[in-house]
Amino acid sequence: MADDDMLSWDESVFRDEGVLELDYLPEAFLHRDEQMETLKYALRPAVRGSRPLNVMARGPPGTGKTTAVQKLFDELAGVGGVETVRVNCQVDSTRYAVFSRLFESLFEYEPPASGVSFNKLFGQITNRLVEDDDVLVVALDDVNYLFYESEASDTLYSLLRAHESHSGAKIGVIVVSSDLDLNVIEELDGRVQSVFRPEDVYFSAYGERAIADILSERVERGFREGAVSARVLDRVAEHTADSGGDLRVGIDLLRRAGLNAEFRGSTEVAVADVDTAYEKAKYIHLSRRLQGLSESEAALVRVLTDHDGERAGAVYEAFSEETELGYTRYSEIVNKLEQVGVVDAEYTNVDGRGRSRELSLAYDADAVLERLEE
Ligand SMILES: Nc1ncnc2c1ncn2[C@@H]1O[C@H](COP(=O)(O)OP(=O)(O)OP(=O)(O)O)[C@@H](O)[C@H]1O
Repeated sequence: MADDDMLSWDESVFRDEGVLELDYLPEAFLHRDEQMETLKYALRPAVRGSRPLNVMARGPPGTGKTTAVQKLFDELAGVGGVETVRVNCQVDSTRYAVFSRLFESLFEYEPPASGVSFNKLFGQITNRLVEDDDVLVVALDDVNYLFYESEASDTLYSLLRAHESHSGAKIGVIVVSSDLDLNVIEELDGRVQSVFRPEDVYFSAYGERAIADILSERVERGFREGAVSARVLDRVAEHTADSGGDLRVGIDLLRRAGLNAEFRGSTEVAVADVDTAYEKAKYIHLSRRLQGLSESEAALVRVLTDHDGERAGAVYEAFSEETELGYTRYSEIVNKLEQVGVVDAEYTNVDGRGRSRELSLAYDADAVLERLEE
């Protein structure tokens, strides 16, 4: 690139790039009034010192579920007698890990790494709530991961019946799921179903107009005046809606398009900058899904980039050379990867030998490999 085409260090399309980070909590939260109303209604008893109603928030990825919870929890931070904790179940995917996180948040230090039984941990948490007369609101974000590890029923059972086993403990639960194929209630044990009758809050995918509306606020805060035209914004909204309405795609697209414009030495983003950026931004779901995988799960994905579409038995042979894990564990990992949406497992009939599964990646193998190395 010729020197004349370069922006000087203090020139930029951006005013505040931080607004385009994915963990930025937006000031305005448009198109979600109804969901916020229901959530507030359910949590209101906590403000009065009573156990809140439980909530089940569902909807496709990137539709504002986490943001809604975070906004409410921020508001409740100023209210005495209410403690709020958001647990990311992709990271903390067992009952013990969830309660360790609750402990850490309430006591402001981590529980001892070994030697504390679950019951002791649980007892310390509930004692602390009863002694201080606090109500605890727990958000189990991406709760689907507890189901993938078969930990959901035990975790919810402990939380929902805390007031029975520890008199005076008041805990409310918000479960958040972005896996629309998962029927949360049906998948729970009967003993949990009988105590879990949550308020339902549904976060539908944003349409193209809503996406443009929401993103125009980011453009205003994140970009210099005139850097992003209405036509460019519409293009971003169109791509975002096409890829399923996940706002993360739109935000990432804006940022990458801005960087592309800068690379061209321009202070204005062009439609072509958006189109080029889309090739990368559309894989943002994939990156998130891969980030949450354990080493052996990632190892299987890596093996599949070489054995895409082969039978489960053949894939296992290649996998066992890498990891030495047994077939049962292998099957569990296949199921988890299918639930997470990285792998498609289809049954096919094999002549005279009954049914067998064929495993294929749900994404382009090169795109997967590139992101596994990140
Ligand atoms: N109505 C909105 N206004 C402004 N920003 C929004 C809105 N909805 C979502 N966002 C932004 O989109 C991104 C994704 O939102 P969020 O994490 O809340 O989605 P989610 O439904 O919890 O997704 P997942 O189910 O994948 O965890 C965040 O960066 C958030 O700031």
